[in-house]
Amino acid sequence: MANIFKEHIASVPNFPNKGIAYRDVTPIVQDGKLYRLATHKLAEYAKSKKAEVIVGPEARGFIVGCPVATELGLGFVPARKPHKLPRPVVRASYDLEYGSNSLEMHKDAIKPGQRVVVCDDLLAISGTLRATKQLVETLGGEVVGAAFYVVLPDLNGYKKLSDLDIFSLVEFHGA
Ligand SMILES: O=P(O)(O)OC[C@H]1O[C@H](OP(=O)(O)OP(=O)(O)O)[C@H](O)[C@@H]1O
Ligand SMILES: Nc1ncnc2[nH]cnc12
Repeated sequence: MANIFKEHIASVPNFPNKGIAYRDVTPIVQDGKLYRLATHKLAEYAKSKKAEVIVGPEARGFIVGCPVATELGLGFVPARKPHKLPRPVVRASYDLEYGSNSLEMHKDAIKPGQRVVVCDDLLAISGTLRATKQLVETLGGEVVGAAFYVVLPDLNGYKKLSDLDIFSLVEFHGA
């Protein structure tokens, strides 16, 4: 069956590096009805997991996660690239398909025992999600699920997440 979300993802070969097939979700968010539908589906998932807070990694995780949080009336916690947050932070480093980076979260951003759903545009090798999960757990929260527009299953990001529950609108197979 045709997937309206998949039809609105632009695949760009060799971006940002040779050999990477970049899956660009901006055509989804440029379309008001589709952005709302995507948000609604991720919000339904987060509600089913009894999320108490939504966490999104900078930058595309903000685009995806903030409207999910507002739809559910939940708070949103940003996991930011280094040196952007002004108060005491926890930090975790990770590798990407095309480089490496770190994420930080304010130390008071998550309350002990809080149920967190992580929202982002795409899951590839899962370094970003694992670093985000590590930050949440360091602060005493529990990641009860993660929701994406796109998952790339062949990069095996899933396998590094043990039994974390993953939701996505679209899968792309191949490189
Ligand atoms: O599963 P992974 O292999 O970790 O890859 C997925 C991550 O890569 C992209 O972010 P990127 O770090 O490129 O930053 P951006 O959101 O600022 O574009 C994407 O938005 C995810 O956060
Ligand atoms: N193939 C890909 N397309 C878009 N964003 C990504 N982040 C990591 N891998 C990616």
